[in-house]
Amino acid sequence: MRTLTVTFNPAIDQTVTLDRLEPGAVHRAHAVRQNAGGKGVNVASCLADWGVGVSAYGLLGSDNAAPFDALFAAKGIEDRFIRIAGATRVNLKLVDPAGTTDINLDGLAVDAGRAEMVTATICDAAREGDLVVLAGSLPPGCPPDTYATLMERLHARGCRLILDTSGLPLKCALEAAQPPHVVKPNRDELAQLLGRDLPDLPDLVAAAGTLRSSGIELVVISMGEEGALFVSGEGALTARLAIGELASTVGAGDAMVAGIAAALLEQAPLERTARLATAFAVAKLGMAGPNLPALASVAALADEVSVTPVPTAAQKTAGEA
Ligand SMILES: Nc1ncnc2c1ncn2[C@@H]1O[C@H](COP(=O)(O)OP(=O)(O)O)[C@@H](O)[C@H]1O
Ligand SMILES: O=P(O)(O)OC[C@H]1O[C@](O)(COP(=O)(O)O)[C@@H](O)[C@@H]1O
Repeated sequence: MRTLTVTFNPAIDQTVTLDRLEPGAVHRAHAVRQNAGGKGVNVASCLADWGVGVSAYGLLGSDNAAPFDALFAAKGIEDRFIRIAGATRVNLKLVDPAGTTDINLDGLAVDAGRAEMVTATICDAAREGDLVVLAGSLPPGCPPDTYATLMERLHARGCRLILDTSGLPLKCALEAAQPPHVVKPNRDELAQLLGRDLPDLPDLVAAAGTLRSSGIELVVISMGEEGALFVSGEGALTARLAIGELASTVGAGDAMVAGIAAALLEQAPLERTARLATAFAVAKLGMAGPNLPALASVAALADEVSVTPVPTAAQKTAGEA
């Protein structure tokens, strides 16, 4: 099984560390750092660290592609990005002791033709059994049903699909004739999709059930420091792990998606999937960019993850009968 990632809207993440973020004030930065990012790029980077061969697809501005070129060369990621005129967006990540403030830009405007070029390139390469990770927002000008169209064509080729996006592209993708095999919204993204708050675990389990009823095999809802909920045909469970040293929260969700992909590649059962996904996310929190530490430490973290079974509606009904 080969692994492909798709990033229509990559980003250079510029992380600026401050004493304290105060709206309206003048700040002096302690430190500034840039790394190639965007959801599919981060997933590819973490998977490469785990030893998985990855091909990365998408659109990249040719004016500032150097950090991406360097990342792909350093990690042996096959670079299948289509270069377009202009500069890839630079997203600001403002870090202070209270946390990280993300300022994500729209991205380089494209037309439907460019999006179709990416779709055609992936579909030409994709083979039966390939795992394809579709991740991140869509840039301005890219039709909101871009993922829906791509998923339909990849399904026809017999690929397995993991989707991690938000807003209208997520809504369109989930209304498509062929749902993805896996989705990983965070709690807020799912609440926005469903148009209601999801404050408690039973709300999240019910929401995951709604998604699964449309044919999605595995629903993972990430909840920041509260861990994540994993729901599949095997049941439901929550997984969490306390973090050690925090280097950056940026890309934790992407690392989790990489862990889910790694678990799918080894055809892991639900508990192993939850352990690996959580270990990837927490391991990444200790790293500055979209990177994992040595394999042995990620594997050790997977053993430490607290996994708790959660009754689903179907199990409750069976118990009452
Ligand atoms: N402060 C934290 N403590 C422990 N785990 C965390 C923390 N922040 C993130 N994680 C882990 O990373 C995963 C993804 O983070 P989350 O913030 O939910 O994703 P996203 O970046 O997509 O919003 C969480 O499900 C959890 O496992
Ligand atoms: O494509 P989007 O939704 O605009 O998000 C892009 C941003 O998200 C990231 O991929 C990080 O995502 P997570 O923190 O959710 O894992 C950054 O690298 C990038 O700046």
